[in-house]
Amino acid sequence: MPDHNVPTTLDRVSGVIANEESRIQVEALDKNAKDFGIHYYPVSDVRQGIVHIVGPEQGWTLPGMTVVCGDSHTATHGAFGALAHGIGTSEVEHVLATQTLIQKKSKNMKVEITGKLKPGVTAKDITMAVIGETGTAGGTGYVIEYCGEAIRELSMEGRMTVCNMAIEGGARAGLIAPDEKTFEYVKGRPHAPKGAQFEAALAWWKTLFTDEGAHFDKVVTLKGEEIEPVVTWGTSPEDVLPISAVVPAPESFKGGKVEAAKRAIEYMGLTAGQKLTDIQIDTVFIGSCTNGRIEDLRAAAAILKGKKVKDGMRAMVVPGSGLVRAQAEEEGLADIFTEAGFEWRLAGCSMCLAMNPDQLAEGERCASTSNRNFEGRQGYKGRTHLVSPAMAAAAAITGHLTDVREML
Ligand SMILES: CC(C)[C@H](C(=O)O)[C@@H](O)C(=O)O
Ligand code: SF4
Repeated sequence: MPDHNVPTTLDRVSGVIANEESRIQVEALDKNAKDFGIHYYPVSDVRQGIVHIVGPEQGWTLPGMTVVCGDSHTATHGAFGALAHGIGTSEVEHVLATQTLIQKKSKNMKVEITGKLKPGVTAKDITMAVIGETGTAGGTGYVIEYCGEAIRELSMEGRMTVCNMAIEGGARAGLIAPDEKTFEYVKGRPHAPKGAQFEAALAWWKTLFTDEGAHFDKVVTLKGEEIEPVVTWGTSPEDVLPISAVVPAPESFKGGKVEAAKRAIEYMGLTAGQKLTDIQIDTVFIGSCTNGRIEDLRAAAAILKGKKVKDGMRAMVVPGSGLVRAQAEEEGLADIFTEAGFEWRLAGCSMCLAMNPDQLAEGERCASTSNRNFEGRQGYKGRTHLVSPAMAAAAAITGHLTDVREML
């Protein structure tokens, strides 16, 4: 899947990729896939998109499977009850050659989200709130099982968002036991089993749940009702706070985090004590393997309907796949976005990472639905605030970080 370094502008199919490194990489991928008869979706294919969105969409990802891919956000596929994790380039080579890998057994972490979410609170807020609780190293050595009523109630799209960011919490993988929603999602997809094979697979999939009383090495519990829409203030995904909070004082942290927070606040151009809702932004990015699915676009469009993005704002929506894009056009979401003043792009990783033409310029500040807010992640000296799609839409309208609950 060419996704990281492809342009997302409408002229890309006819155009040549300007960046030489990217061009060579995509051409090599095209050629290798052809030479070795590997299933492949070139940029000219309507099904092309971000691998973690297209895999499930095409029915490659199934419950109980072991899924590996040369990308850390492979954790996304755990939403189907698959053991899915990112691997390095040499490991990809090994898998292609042998279909095997040597692995160490992970420890188990249970992350339970009890109760129901409040309006305006989404899967993205759950997964960021969990990282806020555990820290980016909290999951090291673990595979997380997300469970509890709030997780059960999520759609498959929402579950993928939650598992997607397991890696940001340090865990190698995150997963959710498959249920009727999972089976319904998988059924009829191009690469899913059909007929009697589906029935046989289904009977096995139904056995994939954690036994009553099973042992977990670590348990984290959050109350769904207590989770607020969250936003990151710093340069690590663990730097999350409810939108109603203020930029923290570095001294409020312990150990090495004091210095890290100082540096993050400086890099982000913020002041301790400043209200998060007073942070002005100039760019809004809706997309990525975290939040580039149809439900994410619906959530953002629901806020944007009949509204305009703030003057001078650069706002773009990059659907996670060509099929998400097509569906959004069919549902009228694309019109809502363009009428509001958003650019409507072709599928790819886009501004999630600065590996293609969609980048922040120095000092620009973005409300982004992606998953990483590291220094320079969206462009050299660019500033990233991670948010949910609904929160991104709200910020696009007002020009500052905004509590979406005021717009419901
Ligand atoms: C470029 C790629 C290897 C990387 C990853 O593994 O995650 C990217 O997708 C990211 O999100 O940083
Ligand atoms: S969308 Fe972002 S996080 Fe996902 S695979 Fe692409 S670059 Fe990585």
